[in-house]
Amino acid sequence: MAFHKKVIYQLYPKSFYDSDGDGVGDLRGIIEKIDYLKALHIDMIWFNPFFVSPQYDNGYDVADYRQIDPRFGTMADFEELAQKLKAAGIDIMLDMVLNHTSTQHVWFQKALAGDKHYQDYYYIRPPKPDGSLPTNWESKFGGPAWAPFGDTGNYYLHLYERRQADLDWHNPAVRQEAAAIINFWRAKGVHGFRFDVLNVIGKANQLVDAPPEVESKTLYTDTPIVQDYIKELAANSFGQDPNSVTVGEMSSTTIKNSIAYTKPENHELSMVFQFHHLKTDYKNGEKWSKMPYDFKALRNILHTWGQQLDQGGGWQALFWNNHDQPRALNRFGDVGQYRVKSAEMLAAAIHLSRGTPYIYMGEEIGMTDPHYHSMADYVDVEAKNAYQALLKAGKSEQEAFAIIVAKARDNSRTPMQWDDTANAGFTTGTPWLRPTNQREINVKAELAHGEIFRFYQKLIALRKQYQVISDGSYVPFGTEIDRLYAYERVAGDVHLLVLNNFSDKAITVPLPPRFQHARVLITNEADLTPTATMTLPPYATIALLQSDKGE
Ligand SMILES: O=P(O)(O)OC[C@H]1O[C@H](O[C@H]2O[C@H](CO)[C@@H](O)[C@H](O)[C@H]2O)[C@H](O)[C@@H](O)[C@@H]1O
Repeated sequence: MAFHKKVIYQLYPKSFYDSDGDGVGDLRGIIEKIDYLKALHIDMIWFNPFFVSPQYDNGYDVADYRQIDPRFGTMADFEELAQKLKAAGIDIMLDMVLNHTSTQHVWFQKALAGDKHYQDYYYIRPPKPDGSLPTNWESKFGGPAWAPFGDTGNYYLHLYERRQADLDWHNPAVRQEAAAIINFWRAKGVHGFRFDVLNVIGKANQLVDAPPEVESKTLYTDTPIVQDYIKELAANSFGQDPNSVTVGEMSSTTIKNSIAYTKPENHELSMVFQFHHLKTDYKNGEKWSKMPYDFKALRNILHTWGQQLDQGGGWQALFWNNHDQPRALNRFGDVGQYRVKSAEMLAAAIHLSRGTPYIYMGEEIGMTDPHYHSMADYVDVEAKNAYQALLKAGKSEQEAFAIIVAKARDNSRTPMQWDDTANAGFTTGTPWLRPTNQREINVKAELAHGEIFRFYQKLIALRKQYQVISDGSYVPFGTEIDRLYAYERVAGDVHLLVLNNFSDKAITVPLPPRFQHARVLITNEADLTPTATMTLPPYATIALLQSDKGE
């Protein structure tokens, strides 16, 4: 599969580069930075949504899927960007938010005005006979999942923010609209599509209460009909393009379902995003909590998914960061003495693994969470709701704030740090979200004398060069050694052993004879070479290549 050799860069347009000084990143800003993106040798860019939106959820509340939001530019800007990226050898992946629309979308507005055709696009339900909400479901952003549908006395379903109304995919007209939107962008030369929370589109027609002790999400996540909808969507849109690359964001999914969504013979998706490894610092499974991550749980998830997707013929996206997650360096690495080493180790740990690696903007220069000191610095609706909920649950302001600092989505949404000036070279105006540590971490310094960017360049090149990286099997290694995340990749007679030290202490690793004289493919420690018993310095990574034919 061609996409096995690709590396995808995730770009959050609002925070990448502001060309007009309004404090918000834009498409012309991205055009100005194409040389930077080209230098990294990435194959495709996933853009977070830049469609017309009231921005209550930063663009995940789409009001018009076929227009560029004027905050970001015009369709002419998009076309110029697409053409210039193509010339640079970079494809585009667009973010399709098709589980819900903004309540400002014309479909919802027509539904509100009484148009029956469009009312059937959404889940609009009467209250229960006792006057309570149609079901007891919780919104993922806090509070009930139902809001009053105008003054009709009915309610509409919103699994996310109140102004994100869930579409009813049972309705064939909704599914046709979805395919038509994708085809609109395909006609503009787009080959890549990321589908937001795709595995929750299969809600039942009859919505019922979740029984006590059962989370409502289990009623609508990964239902069997999701696969039918994806197959149909593929057949009517992206599946007609042999060069398409698609990824489904799968909320709380399973390995079994992920294999089904991505097995080539099922004609559904190229790959899935799953999030289990990013929940290993959730206390009792609760996001809005604070806890150091559980290394054993993390390693177990990485191994189980790596090995079982391999055995089942499935494919996954490999990532540590995205626009919803705090920066991985703050969670799994070290933001002090070992920032550079741990950034490189985390990169190697996923780029040499089985799946398609994603780089979230700023990761390639080792960006970390901002240092904010007050709730006034945070803008995300989820963080604001969570802060209030934490106070309501009895946390002190200090405790609640510490949790927001650790978990807020704003952590990864701060502007790209281009230089060490007041606004990090992102804007000449007032940035919509404040950068804080651009003096220490910025592109200019990184390109001048850093090593993380170059390390990423090398990893990207290796994936293209070595089939054992793009297509080899995945076998866990060294699970008895604490803080070691290691795996072997095998393709024919070529073996690759990847060792990663997830700690600030040295660890020793006995090497199997096969690797004791192997070639060092990449490492972040200049003098590290294989020996019968290897000592891995703090946050070291090393990949050893051995071929029976002596490669
Ligand atoms: O944590 P999970 O239940 O496994 O879900 C994964 C992510 O889903 C949501 O993210 C996406 O949809 C949201 C609504 O459109 C949007 O706000 C977000 O930016 C999208 O990426 C959820 O908001 C994330 O927190 C989860 O990580």
